[in-house]
Amino acid sequence: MTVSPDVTEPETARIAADLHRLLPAWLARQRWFGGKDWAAPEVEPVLVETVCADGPRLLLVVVRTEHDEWYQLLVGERDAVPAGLTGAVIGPSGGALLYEATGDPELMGRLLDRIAAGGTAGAVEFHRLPGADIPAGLPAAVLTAEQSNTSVAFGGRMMLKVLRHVVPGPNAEVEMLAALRRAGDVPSAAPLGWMRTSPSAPGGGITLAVLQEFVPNRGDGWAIAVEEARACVVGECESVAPLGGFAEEAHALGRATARVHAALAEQLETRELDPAQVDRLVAALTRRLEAAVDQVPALLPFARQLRAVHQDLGEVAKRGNAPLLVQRVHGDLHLGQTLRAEDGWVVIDFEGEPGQPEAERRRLQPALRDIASMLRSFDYAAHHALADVLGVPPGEQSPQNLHGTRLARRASAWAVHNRGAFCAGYTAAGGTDPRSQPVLLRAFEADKAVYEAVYEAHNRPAWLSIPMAAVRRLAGRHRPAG
Ligand SMILES: Nc1ncnc2c1ncn2[C@@H]1O[C@H](COP(=O)(O)OP(=O)(O)O)[C@@H](O)[C@H]1O
Ligand SMILES: O=P(O)(O)O[C@H]1O[C@H](CO)[C@@H](O[C@H]2O[C@H](CO)[C@@H](O)[C@H](O)[C@H]2O)[C@H](O)[C@H]1O
Repeated sequence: MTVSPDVTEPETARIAADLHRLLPAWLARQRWFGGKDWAAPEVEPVLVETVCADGPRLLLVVVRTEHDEWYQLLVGERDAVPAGLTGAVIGPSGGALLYEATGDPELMGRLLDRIAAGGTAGAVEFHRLPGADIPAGLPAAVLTAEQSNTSVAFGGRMMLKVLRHVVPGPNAEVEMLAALRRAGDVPSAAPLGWMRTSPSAPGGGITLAVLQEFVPNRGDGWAIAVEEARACVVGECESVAPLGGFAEEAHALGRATARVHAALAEQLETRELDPAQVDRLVAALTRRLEAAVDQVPALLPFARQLRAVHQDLGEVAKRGNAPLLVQRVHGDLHLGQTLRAEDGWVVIDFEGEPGQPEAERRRLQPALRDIASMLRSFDYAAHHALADVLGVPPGEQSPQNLHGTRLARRASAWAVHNRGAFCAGYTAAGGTDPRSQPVLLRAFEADKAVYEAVYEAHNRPAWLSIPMAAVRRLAGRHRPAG
């Protein structure tokens, strides 16, 4: 393997060679690295660029795996790593230590200054959106939330999302956040800038990080929903409201989602699908199912019925009174993608499903796809709360346990109630009532559950039973659309 010809500076070339040796073992331990099945994946650094050299060095590194997946790292170099960063050490190089730098406030502060100033460092470009306020000197702190990328907050004012699994092409999130801002009065964070590789760099222009406004909040939708669901599962919410107070929040989430969809439709492209395009949509769902079955054999017994569910979608979409509309959508909407700000819900993370090619993330889709995805999340929250109360992971719960069954009924009632409240909110804010399109909704929910089965099989096998229960339910009650 060869190190990128872009590495010309001797110090950077030495670090690139050391990273080539050190990274396989280190990457295999990172949550955001997709090749978890390998003890020491083969990775080739395709870009190693020093982006800050005045003080401890900061390098931008892009590696390519043997499966042609590309990942980004920010690497610091110091004689001794700052306190609290010993776990970030990648290894020794030239008498100093290389370490993952997102947890280093000094280096992150300097990176922010580079974005604020604009310009380039070798093959790396820094962009500040016109008019964006990017104050210097704010304390940087890496977020510890479980996420696909790594986010660094600056003094509760800004947040830099360092993308991990990077793909060539313009970044959907920058484009979508800018569109939502233009629409005005939409619950989303303002974009401030971004960092990318130049079009002539390996990969031909990759977005590396997105800087946006930090939204002060009292938690994300997932944490709040699970807590509420838990209270209902143990029977604590019955005296106040039979299924708990979250329904009001679920209604507000539905309203926020409708506003996001309306703004995306107004600011970016939207169009009607003709019958041939509907057929292509159905074919794409079925291809995704088949690829999923290859990875998760437990899906195989449901494949025939799920294909029929896709066919139903096609028939209903072609013979409906109105053509099926498609537009830019969020792409991976779930409770964890929402923040409860003081005055309501804010939707975040407009990157689409992690791992999808950029063209796929930008493809116009029925808005119902996002709704189906969020409805799945209520189901997840209920199952998670139940697992928490029973002290047994979702995959190990026994249906014979009567106590468990009673609690499971409450969990399921909570999910149904809040799914309904979300749909009602979506409709109240001007969106088409999702419940008026049950065949389409079922197909998209089934598609999301299949995606989740693959996600869980790779990331959290103990949770696989959650999407599998949905697959069973959605495939099982299949009746030909009539
Ligand atoms: N604009 C923001 N303001 C405040 N916190 C945010 C913002 N965007 C994201 N976060 C926090 O960072 C976490 C991860 O962000 P997210 O965009 O979902 O990353 P990922 O794509 O890696 O999943 C969120 O769960 C949230 O807690
Ligand atoms: O937030 P990400 O962009 O990293 O999305 C991925 O990870 C999510 C889990 O963190 C995953 O979401 C699934 O689990 C959630 C609970 O943890 C649940 O609320 C979602 O409904 C469920 O899909 C998401 O699918 C994946 O793309």
